[in-house]
Amino acid sequence: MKLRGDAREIYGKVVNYLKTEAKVREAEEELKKFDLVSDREEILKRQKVVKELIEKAQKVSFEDLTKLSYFEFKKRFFEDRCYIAKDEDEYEKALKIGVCEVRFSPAPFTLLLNYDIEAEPKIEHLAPEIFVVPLLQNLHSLKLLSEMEKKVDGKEEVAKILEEVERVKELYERVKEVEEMETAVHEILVQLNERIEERLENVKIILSGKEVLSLAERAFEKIRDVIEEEVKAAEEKIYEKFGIYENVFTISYPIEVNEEKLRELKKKLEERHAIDFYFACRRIVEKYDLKGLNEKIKKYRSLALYKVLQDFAFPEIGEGLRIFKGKNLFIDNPQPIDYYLDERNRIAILTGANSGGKTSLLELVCQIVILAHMGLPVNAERAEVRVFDELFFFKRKKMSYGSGAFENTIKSFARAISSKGRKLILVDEFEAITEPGAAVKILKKILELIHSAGDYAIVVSHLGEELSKLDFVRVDGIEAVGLDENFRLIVNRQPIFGKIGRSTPELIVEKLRRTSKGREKEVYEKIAEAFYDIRR
Ligand SMILES: Nc1ncnc2c1ncn2[C@@H]1O[C@H](COP(=O)(O)OP(=O)(O)OP(=O)(O)O)[C@@H](O)[C@H]1O
Repeated sequence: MKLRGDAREIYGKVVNYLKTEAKVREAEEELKKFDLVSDREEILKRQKVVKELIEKAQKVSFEDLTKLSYFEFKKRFFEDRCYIAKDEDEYEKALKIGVCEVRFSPAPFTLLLNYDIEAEPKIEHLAPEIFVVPLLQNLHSLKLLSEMEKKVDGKEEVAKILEEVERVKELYERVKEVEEMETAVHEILVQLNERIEERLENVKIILSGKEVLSLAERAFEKIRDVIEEEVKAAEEKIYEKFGIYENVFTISYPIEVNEEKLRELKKKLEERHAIDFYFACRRIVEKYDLKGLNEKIKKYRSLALYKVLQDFAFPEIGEGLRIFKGKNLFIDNPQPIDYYLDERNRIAILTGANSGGKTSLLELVCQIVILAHMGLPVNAERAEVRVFDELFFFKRKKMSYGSGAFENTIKSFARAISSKGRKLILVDEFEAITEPGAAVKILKKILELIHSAGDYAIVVSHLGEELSKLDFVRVDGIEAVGLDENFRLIVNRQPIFGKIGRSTPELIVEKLRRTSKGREKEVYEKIAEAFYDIRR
């Protein structure tokens, strides 16, 4: 279906509404799948798919969908390993992957990778951690994804991955700890020196005269005891954390870290844990497609769009255009509206009170026809939509009185009427752009042409009286039902079919009549008589 005139703007607003309500950016991409079509079979096919997706969406909450966050599989360089290439070609390929050192012969690295890689070097083999670590860092999302897959698709693929990933968690924790070993040891060092300082403040040395001679030696002995005790305690802490006992602190004051020892220690631990972790990760990567997890996340996050649509109704694709309890998407808490056009009533003139909701009704029809042609459910309790090839919407232009605007509008009409295909033409107050006398004449002709082309149209006009003389036209009215206790208009936004809507001026006169006195009241009464059906 082609969009003409202001229908394109309404389309943009409908898409925007759905995007905003869905709250996730994936909805925008998902919506791109639903271009407008004028093929009944295609619409029905899409409806079937969308119905299934809505059923899936109903099984999960908005909150859970938005909490699903993507895994960040980011490339990084691993200093601890080296890939040994067997020839130039492999060398180039491995170098291009760019995650570790590449050589032709072994060198002192923790991990030497050349064995059992028969095929080309792959990032999954050189650094499988790149795919496993992000899952460990975002276990919450992996758990949520696993639950969602079970709930929505009854599958347990992610559950198996989760199980394996949880199994390597401890190994990962150890690797991480070793990576941060320097910081941890230096933190312990700070505490250690603080404690010693504290304890030495309280060391009291009582000396006899003789003992003064051996003062330095005695004092040092006492201090040494304190230092040794504290260093031992600190080394025990390191053992608890890293499972290795080494003298990494100097017995002096203040105490320092023996950096060389620490490096050795770290290397020893790295070798112990990094290799275990590398192989554990490789086993997982070989068994499962971890990169595909983000695709799954995207799929589930897109369900947010279908959650928005779950309160909409799938229109029947039939012959007429019928809306039952349609709710305008652009109005908060709208009054639901019923409206219809069919083969016997293809053209309707919508009349009635100012600010009664005429433009909003045209918009509502536009929204529903657009959504139906996207293959989506519509914003009504029930609806029937016929297939159109073109949708025209001519909004009333502000400040458009003038020959230029008139010429342009007439040209758009001519284009609309003369184009081929099934059309729905929605026009908002055409007469606003020219003199009322001329407007009636032109509008009558246009309506005749629309009628003889077999097209559908809704035209908002204050010229209902005149236009009702055309026998193929139905005139509907939105009525102000009266005044409330503060003399404000009460409008029933539901049009009454086949009845001209009372316009606002008579209600204003009614208001003035009721609120005035004496001679003035008499004047208003006389004016009120001019309206044929005024209520008293
Ligand atoms: N179904 C509805 N439920 C609640 N509010 C509505 C509904 N339809 C319209 N309104 C509100 O009424 C106001 C006027 O609506 P609208 O502009 O459609 O009236 P109109 O008849 O086209 O007015 P005018 O004659 O001035 O062009 C808007 O602010 C709109 O939000």
